[in-house]
Amino acid sequence: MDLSTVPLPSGKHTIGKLFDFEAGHQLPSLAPDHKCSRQHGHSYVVEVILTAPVLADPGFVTDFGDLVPFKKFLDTEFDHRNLHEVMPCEPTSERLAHFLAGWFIQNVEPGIAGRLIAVRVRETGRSWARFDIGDR
Ligand SMILES: Nc1nc2c(c(=O)[nH]1)N=C([C@H](O)[C@H](O)COP(=O)(O)OP(=O)(O)OP(=O)(O)O)CN2
Ligand SMILES: [Zn+2]
Repeated sequence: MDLSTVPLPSGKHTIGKLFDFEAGHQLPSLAPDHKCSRQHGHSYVVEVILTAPVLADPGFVTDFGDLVPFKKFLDTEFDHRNLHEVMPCEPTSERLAHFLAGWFIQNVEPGIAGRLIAVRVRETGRSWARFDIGDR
């Protein structure tokens, strides 16, 4: 069979990579009887999602290995910390996804081939928030 004749459809490439950290938080704006106003913790999972108009050799949106600075940032600034003390705002999943998108664009994106399109933050096995980057 001649596989070189398989037609490649038009479309776009998307990649994602998962990162994780353990952290405590509280949401003091909630009513005192809301369980999340109390100090508690999560095993957070963060996914960064990237695209690129053309693939870089040998066929990458971005080399997954080039995302190491993001892992280092999470390990250094977020892992085993109280997010209420780390974040410049209340650490909901939505605000965390938004904040991490901003940090990634400022600090990681200039050194990689792809562009960030979204960040997803998973607090529990059933709860997540996603921030999608607007037009730029
Ligand atoms: N939209 C959001 N709602 C809530 C957030 C959030 O970040 N965004 N955060 C919380 C708390 O942090 C809470 O710890 C997680 O909420 P919840 O999914 O209710 O947690 P549980 O695992 O206890 O829920 P189950 O009922 O067991 O699925 C609250 N809301
Ligand atoms: Zn929580």
